[in-house]
Amino acid sequence: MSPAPERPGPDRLVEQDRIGIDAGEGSIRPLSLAEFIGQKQARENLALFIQAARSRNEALDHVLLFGPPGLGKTTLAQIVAKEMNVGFRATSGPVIARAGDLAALLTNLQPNDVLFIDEIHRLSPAVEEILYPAMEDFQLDLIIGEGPAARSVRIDLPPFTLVGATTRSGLITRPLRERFGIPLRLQFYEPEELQLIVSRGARLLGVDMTADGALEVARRSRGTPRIAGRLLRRVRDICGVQGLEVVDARAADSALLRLEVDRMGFDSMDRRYLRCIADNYGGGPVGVETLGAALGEQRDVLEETIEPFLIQQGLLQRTPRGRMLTDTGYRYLGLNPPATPARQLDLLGGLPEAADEP
Ligand SMILES: Nc1ncnc2c1ncn2[C@@H]1O[C@H](COP(=O)(O)OP(=O)(O)OP(=O)(O)O)[C@@H](O)[C@H]1O
Ligand SMILES: [Mg+2]
Repeated sequence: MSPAPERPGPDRLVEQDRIGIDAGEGSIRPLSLAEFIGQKQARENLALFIQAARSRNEALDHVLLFGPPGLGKTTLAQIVAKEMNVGFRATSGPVIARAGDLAALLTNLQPNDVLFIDEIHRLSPAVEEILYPAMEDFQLDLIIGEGPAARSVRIDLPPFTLVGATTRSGLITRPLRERFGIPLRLQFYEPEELQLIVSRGARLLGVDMTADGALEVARRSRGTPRIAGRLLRRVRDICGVQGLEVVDARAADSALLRLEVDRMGFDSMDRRYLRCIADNYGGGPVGVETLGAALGEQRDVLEETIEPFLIQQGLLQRTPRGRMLTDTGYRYLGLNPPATPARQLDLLGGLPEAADEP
């Protein structure tokens, strides 16, 4: 008997990467709840509801996942289907242009399947209308034909689980939000959780990384697994080219500085953003549209990928009159915060972190 051909881990993983759903990241995506690190509350709730639904042999109630990009919404949606042992279909809000597109998706589901709709806040109102009875009663009300000949038909659907994901929970209409039985807010990860994620990723990628090396990458990943994965790959590349066999904290630190990720995890874009408010707008308040124009970035990019972490870290504040640098923000830039009474008043009027503006 010939021995099984040796297949070194990394090679296989590279192959998986190429065909992975999340190009370049597929290989370290956790596939079960047990493998999913962090988000303790969301994970425990999901585990419980999945167990209950399975024991009743029913579809899991609809799940709404919300939180900043890269925290694991798509990953969790896939895990829900795996743990429920049902099929998984994925689409996204902007892709479902007409009611008929949604009807086609829904009528093709098997009983208890998971339908994942990413960016669910971007569904058109007409499609959303169709979704309401589908979610609530597993029924589809369609209008067939036009003008006087139009008639409505009702189609029974198999029971299914809708998993919706959004980075902008504030933009979801109330009737839609209320039809999700299991709303789960994902939070930024703690460095210790990201350390586990980085260590696991390093193992899967065949990188020899010490625990403090993983912590160094973790600390600078803005609380976000996707960024942790990306930094891990770049650190691997840099250390590999330098011929380092083991990536420890020092090696990770110097690689990350080369990538312009500083010791707090902020990158050049964050610094440009903060600098712009400090230098051009006297520290704010300044509207997000104005900032977008000044930086040449879309408002959405600022709101979804740059601001949440700056706010969470206390460098930036959203106020009714616009964005403001906090004292911490000033000090991060090496500047002294101005102490004018008007500024203090504005800062006191800050909006809660989760608030989404219209
Ligand atoms: N808890 C976790 N443990 C390990 N890896 C994770 C975890 N959560 C996310 N990841 C990794 O981070 C990457 C991003 O996750 P995912 O695509 O699920 O984020 P998302 O919230 O759907 O982002 P977006 O809002 O941009 O769609 C994935 O490739 C996955 O490998
Ligand atoms: Mg996603």
